[in-house]
Amino acid sequence: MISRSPDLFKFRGVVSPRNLRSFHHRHPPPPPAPTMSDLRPPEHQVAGHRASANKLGPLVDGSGLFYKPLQAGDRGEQERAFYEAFSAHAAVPPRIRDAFFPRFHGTRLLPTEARPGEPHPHLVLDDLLAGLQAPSVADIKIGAITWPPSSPEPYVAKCLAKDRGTTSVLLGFRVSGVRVVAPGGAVWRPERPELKALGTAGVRRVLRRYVSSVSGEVADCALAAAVYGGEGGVLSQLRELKAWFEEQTLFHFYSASILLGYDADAVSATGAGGGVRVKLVDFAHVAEGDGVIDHNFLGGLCSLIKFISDIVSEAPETPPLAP
Ligand SMILES: O=P(O)(O)O[C@@H]1[C@@H](OP(=O)(O)O)[C@H](OP(=O)(O)O)[C@H](O)[C@H](OP(=O)(O)O)[C@H]1OP(=O)(O)O
Ligand SMILES: Nc1ncnc2c1ncn2[C@@H]1O[C@H](COP(=O)(O)OP(=O)(O)O)[C@@H](O)[C@H]1O
Repeated sequence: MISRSPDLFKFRGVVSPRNLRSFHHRHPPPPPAPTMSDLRPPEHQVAGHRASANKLGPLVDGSGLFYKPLQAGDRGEQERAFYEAFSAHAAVPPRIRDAFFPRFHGTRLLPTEARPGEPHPHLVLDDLLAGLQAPSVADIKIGAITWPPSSPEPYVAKCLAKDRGTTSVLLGFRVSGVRVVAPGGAVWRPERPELKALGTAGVRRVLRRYVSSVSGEVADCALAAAVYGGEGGVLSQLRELKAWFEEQTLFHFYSASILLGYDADAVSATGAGGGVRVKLVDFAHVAEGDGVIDHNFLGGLCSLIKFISDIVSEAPETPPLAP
């Protein structure tokens, strides 16, 4: 039997009335449901399942919310159960919840193009890229293995093949999606097969290109100091997240991603990286931690930190300002 049921997250004695009151205080009811004409696939989505005429996928309506359809099988319920447990869990430091996770506003039935006349339940989350004028985004799937140990064999085999075929097994992470906006607005967005084929050198190249101000093949790393380094930059946020993962034994985040986001226009114009976002997404395969640290996620996180800190050490210290 698969143990990935929503019961997994009925943690013993953690949801007290006080927690729930604080949960509801932090999670006021969302505004009225959007209609089909308000909803569209997010322009800056870089990985995962995409909404189309015959497939469910995330939607946005410009209100600062991100609607992720509950996925088929037990996966959608599993992700909902994670958000519910995590949002009210007394042992999760509020700073970690607020800094690194999208806020969860419950679920909502929404009309979709893929299933006309059949509203589908969606998780209502904060849109993590809201407010960025020119978002440069990277989705980095963390962990050498991406399947919870309780998964059925065919699923393990499918994931293992992907983990071995990409850099997951070797590096403890893989780049699942990326878009980089150059000054002037040109967007570099490699296709999925190109990303899947990356080896170690390719991953390093993509992580350098993510903080480069040129649109050609050359990576100048001009924005590395502002985006990756410095106070509030990616590295300092990843290190704060790592400190929590060194302690937390509540959850094991299989197949979750770190989503990086920054405003390419703002960073190029000011040379400062204020507002760089480091968030976790995709919790359809989270398992209970059972008092054991999430060494799979932690290992991948350490590896990513090393890649990024190497780029910062090699990069120019002060980024050139846009003319
Ligand atoms: O559906 P597929 O085969 O495209 O695989 C999805 C992956 O796409 P890709 O490896 O790029 O082809 C997809 O990968 P990305 O997020 O796009 O890297 C996810 O791994 C997804 O799993 P889940 O959303 O975590 O449950 C994967 O879904 P499942 O394989 O778990 O259904
Ligand atoms: N809360 C969010 N805000 C903004 N973008 C998001 C959010 N969650 C996910 N995304 C975008 O959607 C993509 C897929 O999300 P994910 O949860 O991984 O879906 P899937 O389960 O289909 O893989 C991410 O790579 C990111 O671009």
